[in-house]
Amino acid sequence: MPEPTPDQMEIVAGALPFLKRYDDQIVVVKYGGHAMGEEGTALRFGRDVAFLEQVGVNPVVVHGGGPQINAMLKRLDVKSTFVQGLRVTDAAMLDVVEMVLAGPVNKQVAEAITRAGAIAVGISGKDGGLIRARKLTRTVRDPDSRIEQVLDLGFVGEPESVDTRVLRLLIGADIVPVVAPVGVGADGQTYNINADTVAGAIAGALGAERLLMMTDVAGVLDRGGKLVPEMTVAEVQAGIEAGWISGGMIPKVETCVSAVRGGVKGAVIMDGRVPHAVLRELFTNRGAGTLIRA
Ligand SMILES: Nc1ncnc2c1ncn2[C@@H]1O[C@H](COP(=O)(O)OP(=O)(O)O)[C@@H](O)[C@H]1O
Ligand SMILES: CC(=O)N[C@@H](CCC(=O)OP(=O)(O)O)C(=O)O
Repeated sequence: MPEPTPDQMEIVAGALPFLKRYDDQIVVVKYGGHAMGEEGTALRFGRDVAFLEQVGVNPVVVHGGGPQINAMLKRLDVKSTFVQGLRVTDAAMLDVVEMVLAGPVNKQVAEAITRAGAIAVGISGKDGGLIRARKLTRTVRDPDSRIEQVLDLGFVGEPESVDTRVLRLLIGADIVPVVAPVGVGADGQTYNINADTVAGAIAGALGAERLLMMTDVAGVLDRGGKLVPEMTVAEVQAGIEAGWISGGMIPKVETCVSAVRGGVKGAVIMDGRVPHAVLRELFTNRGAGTLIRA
């Protein structure tokens, strides 16, 4: 097992009060495709997750892989479109999405954690009946005619229910579950699900102590571009209505809000590229990113 880095040691030295708080608690970490960056970032992330496991926290990782899917589509010369931050997914696209997410990305993340000294097992939401999904329906309202239009995003799904048995088995055996955001419908249809949504659903179903959303911005930024360290659910809603929370940040904050409403103690949006971001958030007073509380 690799020696802890000086940074890790410094965080550990001040971590004792926090270790008690998180002892045996579940922390769900959403590791976004943008946060993965190059190989070095994934290895550092793996070391931090393995470290959590070693100090008695139960990490569960849900990963994304949007940029990795895009890279594969480029190689295949296939175009992709997004509506409200979600990839329109026809049958051929679904094959590529599942191949990339449940294949190399899932295995790379699990391997990085295992190489750092913990045991991680990569599964998709289809394994062990983990994520029962249904087709996602989205509507848009034309601002002029105010007519509502139903969008067809193809095989884009949303979690209908989460069966946590396979996760609890792995956690109970001190194995870190690494989940690819793919689900299956009652009829056996596979669905592509936004990874933020999957992380929120799993955190809620497990009653996680914390949900950490690792992206490639510092957190929620105010109109002046300054990090907002803490927000209530009401402040999040006001920010969306006022328009300064927009685009890809909307599903993220919405996921945090529903996780917090569903009983998760706190949800944080943070920059996964910052070294030891997970440890800084959990084990220091300064925290990192934006904490969303009930
Ligand atoms: N108030 C805000 N604070 C921070 N980012 C915001 C805000 N409003 C919109 N965004 C956008 O949301 C993006 C993060 O979402 P996204 O790209 O979907 O992340 P990921 O790929 O990690 O899931 C940021 O890069 C930024 O462009
Ligand atoms: C429906 C939908 O959009 N699914 C996403 C799943 C991956 C994902 O969410 O990856 P990031 O977290 O890296 O963005 C996609 O196809 O890209």
